Amino acid sequence: MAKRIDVKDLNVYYGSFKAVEDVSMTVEPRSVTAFIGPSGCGKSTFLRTLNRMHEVIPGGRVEGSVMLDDDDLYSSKMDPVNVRRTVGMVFQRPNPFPTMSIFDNVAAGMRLNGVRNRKVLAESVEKSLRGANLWNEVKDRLDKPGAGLSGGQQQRLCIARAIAVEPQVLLMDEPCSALDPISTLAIEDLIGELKSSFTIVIVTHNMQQAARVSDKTAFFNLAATGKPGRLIEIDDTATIFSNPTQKATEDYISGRFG
Ligand SMILES: Nc1ncnc2c1ncn2[C@@H]1O[C@H](COP(=O)(O)OP(=O)(O)OP(=O)(O)O)[C@@H](O)[C@H]1O
Repeated sequence: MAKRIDVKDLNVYYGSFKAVEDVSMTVEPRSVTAFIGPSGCGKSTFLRTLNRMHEVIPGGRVEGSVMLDDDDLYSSKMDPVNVRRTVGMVFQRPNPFPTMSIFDNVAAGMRLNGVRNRKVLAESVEKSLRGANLWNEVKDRLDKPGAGLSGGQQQRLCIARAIAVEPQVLLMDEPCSALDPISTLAIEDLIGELKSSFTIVIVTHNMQQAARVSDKTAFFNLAATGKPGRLIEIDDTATIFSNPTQKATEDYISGRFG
């Protein structure tokens, strides 16, 4: 199920502003890749190109290619809605549908896909909530609003909602930045479990988190404000944190800038 992502020569624009320049990288299936780098270097922008969310922004466009196994995400034959079904996303702030119950939050994507059978929905909701390590905490109140959960529970609900439609890739944009340390650890453990089924890419400002959860780390940087962000290097996480090739990476991870 999990797919390989192959990015080649990608430039990303907001109107005439080139925000990210010339990125090529491969993300292996069933692995976790972390994007790190100083604010404004284009981590989130680049992440959003991996499921065509970038083009939802007015003026947003890309040059280059993003392949998901053998499928070119930006080919004219590709339906962006399908792309976003295949490549799910979890955002910085937990964003459950506020008026929906816990059950309906998780079932929403499946219902959009046309699943109506109550038993099928119930089984998938349970499986997804179990997958997100939330089932035991919510199984007795599935009909209560998702907005009534704690922040960490809401984020796990959003992860359950994302995995319920069985994506092949899961993109996470700073999924723990609004969470306390205990909830953060719960999400990090969960990421470790999810990678047996999904290809995971996570943007994080927290270098310890990158070191804890990821197999590969990609360091992005920008030469100056207003210049495009670039991928400086991507390697095994242990290598990036102990023996990076580039001086800029070493300076960043040792806290000399950023
Ligand atoms: N909607 C937008 N319209 C125009 N420019 C944008 C938009 N979103 C981001 N940018 C610009 O694109 C560049 C990259 O921003 P992006 O948010 O991707 O960086 P980032 O590395 O994720 O930053 P941070 O770590 O602060 O979240 C920045 O110069 C930013 O101002």
